Amino acid sequence: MLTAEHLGWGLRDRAILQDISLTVQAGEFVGLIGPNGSGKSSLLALLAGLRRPDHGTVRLDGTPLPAIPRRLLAQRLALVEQQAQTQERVTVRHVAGLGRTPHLGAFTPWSPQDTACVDQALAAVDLLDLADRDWSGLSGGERQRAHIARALAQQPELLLLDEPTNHLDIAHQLGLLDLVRQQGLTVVAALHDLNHAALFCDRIAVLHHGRLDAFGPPAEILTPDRLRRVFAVDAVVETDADGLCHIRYRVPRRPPMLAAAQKELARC
Ligand SMILES: Nc1ncnc2c1ncn2[C@@H]1O[C@H](COP(=O)(O)OP(=O)(O)OP(=O)(O)O)[C@@H](O)[C@H]1O
Repeated sequence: MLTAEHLGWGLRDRAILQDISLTVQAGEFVGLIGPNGSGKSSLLALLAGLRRPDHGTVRLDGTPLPAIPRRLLAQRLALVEQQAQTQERVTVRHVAGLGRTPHLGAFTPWSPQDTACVDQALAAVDLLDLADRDWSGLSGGERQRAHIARALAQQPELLLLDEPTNHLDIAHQLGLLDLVRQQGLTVVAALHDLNHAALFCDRIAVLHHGRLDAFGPPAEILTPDRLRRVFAVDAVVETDADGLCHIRYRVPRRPPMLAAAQKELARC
């Protein structure tokens, strides 16, 4: 179980996250949604222990993150960042193999079990055929899948994903979210596609201007009112026979300021 208690974080005199409290139950898939700049990546960094909050505490099964030794934390928690980078001159298999690092040590060297684990992770993200290819030759989507494979090879209990599908084609987007859900892990994923959040998440947390606007099941969270207030879009939300929400967006009306600016631009 992952708990955030009254988290606050900022830069210089600017508050970026304020008073965020939420609990993610073991095995739950939580979607983190919010407009650009609302604080999703910053919150994931605090939840992963990459950044220390200025206020509040993050706990994993009741223990504050700073009290958990780094190696143990790395065995339990994997983060896939939005623009995860990797050295260029390595193979895809090598990248996925990095996920085994927290499990290796002087008395636990690399074993056939580690190789099997990496192969399984590569197969899960449909990259086994490219396993021996150079990282530098991969497409954006293939690189993203390789980073997910690294996180799966890590065999964490808790998986934190920052926009895991943004470079993927639609089949791989749906496949990846389904795969992650099938693992039975505790997952917190920042997602921009609200229909994907509705389809795959048990609960959705909405960030707005660095604050937690709402946290609950998709059907409660994804209301036309909230979509208008938080995301500034008009949409129709339908719930199907399985209780799943489907959002249909309306073509936006131009805000008056933008319309005036565009007129000015055309005149120049
Ligand atoms: N290291 C940093 N230096 C300066 N500003 C930062 C830094 N990290 C985050 N911010 C600012 O904090 C705010 C929240 O950023 P964050 O990346 O967490 O938002 P986000 O919701 O993930 O955005 P997006 O949807 O665009 O990825 C933004 O205004 C961003 O510019």
